[in-house]
Amino acid sequence: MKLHTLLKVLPLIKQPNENPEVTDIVQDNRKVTKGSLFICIKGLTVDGHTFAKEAEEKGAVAIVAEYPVNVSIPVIIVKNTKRAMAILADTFYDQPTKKLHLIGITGTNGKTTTSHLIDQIFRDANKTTGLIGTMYIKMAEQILETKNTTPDSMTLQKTFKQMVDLNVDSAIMEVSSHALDQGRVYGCDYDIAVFTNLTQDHLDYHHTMEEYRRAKSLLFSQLGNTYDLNRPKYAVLNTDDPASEKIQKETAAHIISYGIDHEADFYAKNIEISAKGTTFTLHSPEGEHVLHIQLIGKFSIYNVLAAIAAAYVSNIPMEQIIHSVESIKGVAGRFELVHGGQDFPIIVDYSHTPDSLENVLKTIQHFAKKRIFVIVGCGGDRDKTKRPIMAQIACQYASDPIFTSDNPRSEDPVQILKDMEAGVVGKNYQTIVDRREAIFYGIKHAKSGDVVLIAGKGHETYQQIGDQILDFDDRVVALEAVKENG
Ligand SMILES: CC(=O)N[C@H]1[C@@H](OP(=O)(O)OP(=O)(O)OC[C@H]2O[C@@H](n3ccc(=O)[nH]c3=O)[C@H](O)[C@@H]2O)O[C@H](CO)[C@@H](O)[C@@H]1O[C@H](C)C(=O)N[C@@H](C)C(=O)N[C@H](CCC(=O)O)C(=O)O
Ligand SMILES: Nc1ncnc2c1ncn2[C@@H]1O[C@H](COP(=O)(O)OP(=O)(O)OP(=O)(O)O)[C@@H](O)[C@H]1O
Ligand SMILES: N[C@H](CCC[C@H](N)C(=O)O)C(=O)O
Ligand SMILES: [Mg+2]
Repeated sequence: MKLHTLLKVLPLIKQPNENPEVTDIVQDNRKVTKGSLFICIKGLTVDGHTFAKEAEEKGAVAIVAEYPVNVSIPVIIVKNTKRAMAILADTFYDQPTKKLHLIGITGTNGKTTTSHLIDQIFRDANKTTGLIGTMYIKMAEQILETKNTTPDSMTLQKTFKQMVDLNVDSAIMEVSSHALDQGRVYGCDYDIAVFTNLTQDHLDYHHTMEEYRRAKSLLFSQLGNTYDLNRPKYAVLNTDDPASEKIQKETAAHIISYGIDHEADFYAKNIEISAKGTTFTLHSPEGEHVLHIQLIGKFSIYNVLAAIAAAYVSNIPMEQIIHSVESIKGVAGRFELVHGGQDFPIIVDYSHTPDSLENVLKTIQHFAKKRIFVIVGCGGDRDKTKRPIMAQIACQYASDPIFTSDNPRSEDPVQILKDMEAGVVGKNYQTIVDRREAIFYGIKHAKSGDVVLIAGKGHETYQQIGDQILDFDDRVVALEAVKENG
């Protein structure tokens, strides 16, 4: 695409004299190739403007910046390069989200699970889907690794374009609060926005719960503002979460509600939870249905209801939806059972927030006959205020809490454990810094009738200590521990 054609979408800018062909748009000088347009982003760690010269040397044909930089190629000055990047990426890839049925899911917990449920329902209904989230980017049958739950706008639009080229018709994505705050999803034309819940996390970044809620609600306030019969916009909201009330006021989209404690368009009653699955009566615009799902816990019902609502307003028949949700076994690292022949359940779960830890432990209390071991830590370089709360929850609901390291990142693992311990009165817990040793300790002491929960890392296959990324998979380590105890 010619530079002038591309730049037409930016308001109030002066077109440069040169009009080179732009072959790519990049925000990382290490990815610049001949013909790239380089966008300088002022990040939280470094200022991308300092890489402009290197980008030129690698073959960039123009630079988009917030202030002048010392290069001899054209420099286009804009007020906000992050916003410009989203607009340029959307244009460069020919507005791919307009060609997709796009569903965005936000909320503190349940995004990955709900997105996988929707993906499965859609695939069972013979749709070709794309999935973007914490675990990976999946399109048609390809799986790509990701760094962020929601990629930057450039990567995101490029991914959507690839999806369009692969004949994907429906894209389902997790939208993190960081992404909403940083404008990574500007330009995405969502059809459906789903809200799971809002509880404490990421206060290191958002500072207050109100700021965190405001970031989440951007997905809904930016959701269309039209009533187009051919492309209706829906906000799927959890009526049991108080944050939904404000979100509802901030969107012009049709409101579709789901819940358990309050009546809603889609709600569940007569809930029975066991170690094998969950049964409930679904009330929906199609009447009542009794569902037997293989996912466990009240929190799982919320995810299932959100997925059912999103699929239903996407015109998938109810019978088909029910068949799919009943056949889904689970999502990797979410309440995943480790089968090593031991006579007590071992559960690996991605609970790394106070609310998710409490939900999972409450669910385990439904079926644990004797002791509950929980092996749990808190990530470094993340919200420190959740540490004492998670420790207190572990001690409240489990008989045998073992505090250990999650991903300490740049922080001192021992200090993270001290931050956790500050939340506990008395000492009914152990601290074992080494996660492997902690898992081995819990499994060695568990007996028939007990349950072992290994929380916080779920599907992760690494542990980040300092700058080192080491191979580490809770499921594999648990199996090794079971084997050793033979
Ligand atoms: C706090 C945060 O959100 N940081 C994100 C942010 O990084 P940053 O602002 O520090 O960027 P930076 O490193 O200062 O770089 C600034 C600019 O210089 C460029 N650069 C940088 C270095 C260089 O050598 N050359 C170069 O050109 C960069 O490409 C960038 O354009 O922009 C980067 C590029 O888009 C993101 O990858 C990065 O996510 C980091 C890895 C991160 O840990 N983010 C977490 C907190 C996050 O976003 N999490 C949510 C999920 C949370 C949840 O669901 O629970 C997510 O969506 O992943
Ligand atoms: N609806 C829910 N409400 C509360 N807790 C939940 C819910 N769904 C899942 N959880 C808990 O949260 C954990 C993470 O779930 P999931 O990965 O689906 O959430 P997420 O929002 O994608 O998280 P992340 O922001 O880390 O990507 C699960 O392992 C489970 O313990
Ligand atoms: N998306 C979350 C994942 C946390 C997972 C946990 N294992 C940790 O490392 O803190 C975050 O980046 O805060
Ligand atoms: Mg996720």
